[in-house]
Amino acid sequence: MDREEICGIGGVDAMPTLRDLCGSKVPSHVLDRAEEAGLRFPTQVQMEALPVALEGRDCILHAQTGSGKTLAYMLPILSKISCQRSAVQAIVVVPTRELGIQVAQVARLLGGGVVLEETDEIDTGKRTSVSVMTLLDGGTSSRQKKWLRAAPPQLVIGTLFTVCRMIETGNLKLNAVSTIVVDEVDTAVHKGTQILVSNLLTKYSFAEKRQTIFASATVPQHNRFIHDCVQNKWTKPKIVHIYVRPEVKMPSNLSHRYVICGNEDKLSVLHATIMADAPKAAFVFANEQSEKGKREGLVPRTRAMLDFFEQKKEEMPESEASQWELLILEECMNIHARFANSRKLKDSKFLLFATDLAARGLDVPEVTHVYNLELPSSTVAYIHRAGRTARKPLEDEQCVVTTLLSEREEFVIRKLENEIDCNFELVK
Ligand SMILES: Nc1ncnc2c1ncn2[C@@H]1O[C@H](COP(=O)(O)OP(=O)(O)OP(=O)(O)O)[C@@H](O)[C@H]1O
Repeated sequence: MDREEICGIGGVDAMPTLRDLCGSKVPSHVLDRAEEAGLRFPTQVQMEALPVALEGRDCILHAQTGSGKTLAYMLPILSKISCQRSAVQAIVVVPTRELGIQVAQVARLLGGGVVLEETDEIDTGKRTSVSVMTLLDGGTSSRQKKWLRAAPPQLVIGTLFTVCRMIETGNLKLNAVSTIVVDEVDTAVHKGTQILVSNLLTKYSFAEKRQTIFASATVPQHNRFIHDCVQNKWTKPKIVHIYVRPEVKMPSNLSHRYVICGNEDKLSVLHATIMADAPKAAFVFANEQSEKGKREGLVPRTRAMLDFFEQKKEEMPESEASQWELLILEECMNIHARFANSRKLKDSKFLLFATDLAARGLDVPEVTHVYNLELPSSTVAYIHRAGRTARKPLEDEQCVVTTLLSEREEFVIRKLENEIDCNFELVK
């Protein structure tokens, strides 16, 4: 197994632009659109990944949250797609429907094509630039199956389960696929879904005949993971690990706080803290519901928070209550409700109650505050939750992560301080 590890490179004299890095490999109209969207100079991970990925090399994009990994894999995809060819040429796999919608919007922005939602009419006569289809959890419409047969899109963005099902049923053909990306790859390769990843990468298609790109801010035991990729034939042996060491584990404009309270007081303490902060937009996390809790029919913590805040909202004067949009994202939600909620994320002052997986990778630049109703299950989970805020263009605005915990859990804060190299402030 031969691999290079490219770590953070030193300063460069003249900062190259994305156009310099992509040269003639990426269609000029794609780069024009990127510049129109303010994406002119590459981030660190793009600077290191683009030269490698544009050569068609298999690679792992391992860089912190908010560092621009989506663009780092989308530009190489768009460099190879032929708009004249009516065949699926690239697939991006994501862990959640919301992240899928977000990635599809980036593809639409850069590719200038059409992103046909499940409800759009299929008009094969109007093929412009890159056409993108989203195949997301919760079912695929007959329209999508008809579209896949009548005029296959060039790019499919979907959740692992739905993409594999469409392949198994013969609706999605991979014969023309030259690139497969697995975004947030660490969420895909755990025991529950590893077989689907293996099917996608070794049964339905073959590493030697495509480019494979993995992306995530956290690739636990990444040396072991790279070994497994090659052993499992998910990638070619010459996989390049683009590892951009976090200059600062956490953005300097992000502060970390914690509040000690009893479990029975958590919802009221959380509410009081958020009302005092009055954030414009905030994510409020709770841990995934345990199997025991599901069996006992307990209300998921995200739902309990929403119900509590809705009740408090009813007690507010109308003028104040109208300021708060209360949203929820959880895997078991009705698909249309999730879709409606995720659309609102761009519109107003909101509190989004979510679990780790539901919010993984979501890029909602307005978010200034993150709250943890309870300690995240791991440092990785903490990093991803904190990564929902202090993102571009908020790099100069003070953002805050607040965690609620009991007195006996305070030692975990000391552990977090060491692992992510930052100080936590106790809020009395
Ligand atoms: N070259 C660039 N210049 C300016 N902004 C950029 C650039 N590339 C990406 N961005 C912006 O940075 C934000 C984060 O990008 P993106 O979501 O791709 O990060 P990420 O590394 O995938 O984060 P996560 O690990 O949370 O998924 C987005 O709003 C995106 O528009």
